[in-house]
Amino acid sequence: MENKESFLVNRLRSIKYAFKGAWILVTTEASIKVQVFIGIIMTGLGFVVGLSRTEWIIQCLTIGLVIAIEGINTAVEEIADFIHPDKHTKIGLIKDISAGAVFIFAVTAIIVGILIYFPKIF
Ligand SMILES: Nc1ncnc2c1ncn2[C@@H]1O[C@H](COP(=O)(O)OP(=O)(O)OP(=O)(O)O)[C@@H](O)[C@H]1O
Repeated sequence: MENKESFLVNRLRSIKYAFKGAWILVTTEASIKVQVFIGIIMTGLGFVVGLSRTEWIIQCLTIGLVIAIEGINTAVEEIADFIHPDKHTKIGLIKDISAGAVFIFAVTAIIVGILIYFPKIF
C-alpha cells in the first residue's frame, strides 16, 4: 500500500512538473506561442468548415505534434546552450538538426492542412 501511494504521489509530482514545463513553453517561447496561435485559428476554422470526426482527430494530432516537437527543439537548444555557451560548430550542427526535425513536421502539417481544407474551400 505504501509503495502504491508513493507511486501515485510520484506520478502526480511528474504531472505537476510537466504542467510547469508546458506553462514555461507557452508563456516564454515565441515559436511555441506562434504554433499555439495557429492551432487556435485552425480549430476555429475546423468549426467553420465542419470537420468530420476523423478530420478532427488528424488535425488535433497534427497541432499537438507540431507544438510538442517545437518544445523538444527548445529543450535541445537549452541543453546545447547549457553544455556549451560559446560558439561551436558541433553545437551549431546539433541546433540545425533539431530545427530541421521541426521543419520536416511543419511541412507535413501544411500538407495535412491542404489535404483537409482544399476540397472543402475550393
Ligand atoms: N553556440 C552556437 N554555436 C554555433 N552555432 C550556433 C550556436 N548557437 C546557435 N547557432 C546557430 O544559429 C542557429 C540559431 O540558433 P538559436 O539558438 O538562436 O536558435 P533559434 O532558431 O533562433 O531559436 P528560437 O527557436 O529560440 O528562436 C542554429 O541553428 C545554429 O546554426
